[in-house]
Amino acid sequence: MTSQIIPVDPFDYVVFGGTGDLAERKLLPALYHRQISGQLSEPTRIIGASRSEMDHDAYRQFARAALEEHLKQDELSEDEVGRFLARLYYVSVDAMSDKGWDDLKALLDDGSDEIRAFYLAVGPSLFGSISERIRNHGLITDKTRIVVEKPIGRDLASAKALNNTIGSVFAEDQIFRIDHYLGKETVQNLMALRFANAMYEPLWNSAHIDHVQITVAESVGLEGRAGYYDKAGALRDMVQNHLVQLLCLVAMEAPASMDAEAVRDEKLKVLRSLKRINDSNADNLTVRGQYKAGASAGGPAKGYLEELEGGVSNTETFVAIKAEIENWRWAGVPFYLRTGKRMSERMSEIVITFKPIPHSIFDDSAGKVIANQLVMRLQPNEGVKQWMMIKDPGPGGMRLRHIPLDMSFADRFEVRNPDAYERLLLDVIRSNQTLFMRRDEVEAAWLWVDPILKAWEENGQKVHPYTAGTWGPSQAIALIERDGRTWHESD
Ligand SMILES: NC(=O)C1=CN([C@@H]2O[C@H](COP(=O)(O)OP(=O)(O)OC[C@H]3O[C@@H](n4cnc5c(N)ncnc54)[C@H](OP(=O)(O)O)[C@@H]3O)[C@@H](O)[C@H]2O)C=CC1
Ligand SMILES: O=C1O[C@H](COP(=O)(O)O)[C@@H](O)[C@H](O)[C@H]1O
Repeated sequence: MTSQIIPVDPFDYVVFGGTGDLAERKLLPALYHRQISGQLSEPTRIIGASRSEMDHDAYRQFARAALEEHLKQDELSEDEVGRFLARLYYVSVDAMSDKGWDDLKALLDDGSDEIRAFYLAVGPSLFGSISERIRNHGLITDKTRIVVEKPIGRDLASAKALNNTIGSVFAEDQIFRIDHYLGKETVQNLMALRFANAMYEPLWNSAHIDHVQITVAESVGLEGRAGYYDKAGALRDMVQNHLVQLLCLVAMEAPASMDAEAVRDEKLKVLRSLKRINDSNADNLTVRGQYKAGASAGGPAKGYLEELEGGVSNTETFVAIKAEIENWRWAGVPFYLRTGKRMSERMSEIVITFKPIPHSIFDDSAGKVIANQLVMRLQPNEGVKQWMMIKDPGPGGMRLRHIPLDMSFADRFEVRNPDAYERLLLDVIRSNQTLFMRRDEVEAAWLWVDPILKAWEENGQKVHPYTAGTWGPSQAIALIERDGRTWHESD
């Protein structure tokens, strides 16, 4: 089975931070993939912009190396790579001064009347200055959009300030706030599962669902991002955006359509219904952890403090939270969230555990009746499993077994699973904001996160050590076991 490819209109993508890690690992490979899928129309151009001095050819060499390093050999053909590199341009621009901006304007004006997207793959401290310079140098046309990377601020006040600055230059429908989890195939599939099937909706509430688990586990550590990460920590880096967005997609009401405003309105209602966690309950509802040396998937792993090179730090690399949504659909259904670095394996999933049957007609010899579970595996091994009880085949009498209806996407579909950025980068060109965060969503998420941060600080909440290569501190296990439940084991 293959999917239909519809080319998008030609565009100029200006990537501020075009020489950075994100551009190298994600953006350039994603755009290359869209080219080989036949989705880029002529004369599409990609313009790298950062302070480093280099000409177009040197940037093309940088991009070639990036593709060679981050794509598989069989994805690279000399023809396609050559065609891709010919789209690339580079301008040396300083976000903090006017240096290079006239050159950028000349290059952009040299193109025809294309869609113009500015991708801010730079630190958030540069967002304001770049936005204002884009305006002051006359780079905004009626087909302009701006893409901003997370983190949008480090608390509600700074997020509002950033949103104000960007919003003073661009209208909300021109601003694309990326949360790359929303571009992941299985995350979008969550909406298909919920809203393109009749069977789940009647059960999708507190009468039938016991609890929900959302796990985003990484096996990697800091990956050279200590400067950013140590100031952020797992709550700001992952929970405020990715996990909270996943929770919204699980919990929201059916939107009127897939229209961006309709979907985002529903997510916003969920965010506004999240029960406050503050200094009175943070100790019971949240767990912080930090990894110490151990063994990761790739071999021996340093501890967080060693990765910081001798620093002293209380930054959490793991968080578990028992969240609750105070509305009619979800009252009393806990949403257990956990995320961490240097965990046992890279594994992200959403697990919906249904309530147990009200009464069993089977005697003990049949075995225990286990509650149904719907497991949506976001990565790796993307797919959906609906765990059910069935009779063990054979004449041996009624013996029950818990087995999954298994829909592994790799087995079912022949198409390559595209990286989230492939979808999102082109949604910007299509001007489709459904999978991007609206200003009020970002701020509502901070409104929930801020009191947790404050409580941690004021209560001096302990950061529990956990060994690299494990599932986090034992306190996270206790968080869910106190309620008579257990974390779903990866299968
Ligand atoms: N890397 C990742 O996986 C992810 C990153 N992000 C976010 O994306 C953004 C970029 O991250 P990342 O690529 O890792 O960062 P890097 O530090 O690797 O890259 C930063 C880029 O910004 C450029 N830059 C720095 N200062 C200026 C300036 N004054 N004017 C113009 N360009 C400048 C740098 O080039 P030069 O020095 O030549 O100017 C470089 O190209 C950050 O906001 C990050 O939080 C979000 C999710 C994942
Ligand atoms: O946004 C971020 O996400 C990555 C994890 O993304 P994934 O697509 O590899 O699951 C995380 O490593 C990083 O710290 C964070 O900033």
